[in-house]
Amino acid sequence: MGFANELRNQYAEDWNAAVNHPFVDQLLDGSLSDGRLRRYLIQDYQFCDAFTALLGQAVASAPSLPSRLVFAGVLGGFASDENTYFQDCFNELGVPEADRSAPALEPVTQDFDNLMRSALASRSYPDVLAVLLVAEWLYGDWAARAGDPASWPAAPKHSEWIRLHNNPEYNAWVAWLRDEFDAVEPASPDVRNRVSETFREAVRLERAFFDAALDPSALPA
Ligand SMILES: Cc1ncc(CN)c(N)n1
Repeated sequence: MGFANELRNQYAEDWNAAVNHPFVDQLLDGSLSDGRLRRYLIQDYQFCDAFTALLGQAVASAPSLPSRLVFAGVLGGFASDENTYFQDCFNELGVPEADRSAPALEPVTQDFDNLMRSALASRSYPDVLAVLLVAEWLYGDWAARAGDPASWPAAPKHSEWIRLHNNPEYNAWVAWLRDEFDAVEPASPDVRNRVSETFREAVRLERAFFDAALDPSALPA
């Protein structure tokens, strides 16, 4: 078994709780309220800011041109398709400019931002990959639950978020990330433990991010 699968199995409890989270259930069946979706997307847009910077670090830290080009291609898609989804939803949900560019960050968004910026500052390719891999693979896993596109929710604000994480190109990117992560498995036990800890924290935060989006104390459902 490769390093990626080993770590996913090790942190299966948080992984499976995130993939099967009630937030995902509601997104997949189209019952997610606009209030909850709005709250989630405002925070996730800030996640995407640090995530985009981390992809840039991956371009810089990758060991070869072929790998750099993969990250560069994903960066391009992120800047177009994914950003368009956010802007369309923000327009539909009436999100003001201040909440698009500089909202108050929830604690979990701040923690995720810190994790990504610390991986970025480390310039360590395995650490950068660990965060990218968790974020993309876990999203691919929940989106795979959507099954046949004919059964996806009707509203684009729901179905597009599924499509962005469930399509052949996205699946190939996740598989590539997994192989790349396996290929740079650290030989040194200390580095291996550090990368494993980065992976564990990313999985924990993915689960907490969905928890925060459903936190009943924040919004009427
Ligand atoms: C919190 C989170 N994790 C992962 C993804 C997928 N890029 C995302 N948009 N948001």
